[in-house]
Amino acid sequence: MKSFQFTKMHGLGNNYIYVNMFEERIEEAQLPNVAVNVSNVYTGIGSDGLILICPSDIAPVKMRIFNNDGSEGKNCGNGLRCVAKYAYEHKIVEETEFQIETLSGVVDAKVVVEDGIVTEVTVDMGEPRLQRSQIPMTGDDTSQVVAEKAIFGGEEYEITTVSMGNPHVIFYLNDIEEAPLTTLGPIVEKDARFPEGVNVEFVEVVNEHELHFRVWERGSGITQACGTGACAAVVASVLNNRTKRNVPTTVHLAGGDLEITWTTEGRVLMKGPAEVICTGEYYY
Ligand SMILES: N[C@H](CCC[C@H](N)C(=O)O)C(=O)O
Repeated sequence: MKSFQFTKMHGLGNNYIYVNMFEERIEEAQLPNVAVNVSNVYTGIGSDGLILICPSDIAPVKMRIFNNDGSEGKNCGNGLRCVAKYAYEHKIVEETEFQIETLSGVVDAKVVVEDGIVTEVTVDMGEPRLQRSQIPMTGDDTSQVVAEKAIFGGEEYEITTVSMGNPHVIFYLNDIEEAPLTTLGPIVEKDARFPEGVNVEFVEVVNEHELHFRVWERGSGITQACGTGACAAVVASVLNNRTKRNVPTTVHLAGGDLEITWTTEGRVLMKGPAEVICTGEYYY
């Protein structure tokens, strides 16, 4: 029987099982199954997936994220804030500003510390990728997808797509409580026009600096929050002239609020909390 130490953390209720791979070892081939099994609320710990806090050759720390279906994601905004918190509090880093490597590039993190505890994290998520081929989405690979008509499940919608290193498609509606998460979410997630799948977001615009947001995540289904999705929603809203560039925008997710800014320099800043739930030993 093998085991590893874990820390369960969440960003606005988007919770993962974190493993410090500076100290633990899990066979690479077992990672997808471990992600599925730890995420199971009946026979495992219960989470949206597994996140590994790893050594890196190009940054002080590297994040790898696995959804609860075992698929490996390329980025995770809520995960990055929790990794930043863990790295600072466990002295993997000594500074309050440091870089984190992800599968979609290196990001800059900045932690706010009170009595040795990280209470808030800002991550510069870098520039959004907007070309269709960068999402990726099938079709004319040089164009952007902004308010483009598309049919899903026999109904016509307008979609906007943004990549934050991982793929997102945004639907606008008038009442966030009517978001068709469980009906439209899974259909769009696996649609063939998104060869790598897609995270599906529903947005209600409150005003030029405030959105309501719900998400059906690729590989995890409904989650309480999606950091990369919130970034994508703000970028999409600027592209659709519904919010403003360089204005801190409050995104109300099911689990709480994030402050997202798409700066005039082109980078997306995400600010929000990261919290520890528990620690323990997992046997497998
Ligand atoms: N489901 C995502 C990964 C997790 C992203 C989300 N939890 C976040 O906070 O950004 C994907 O497969 O692209």
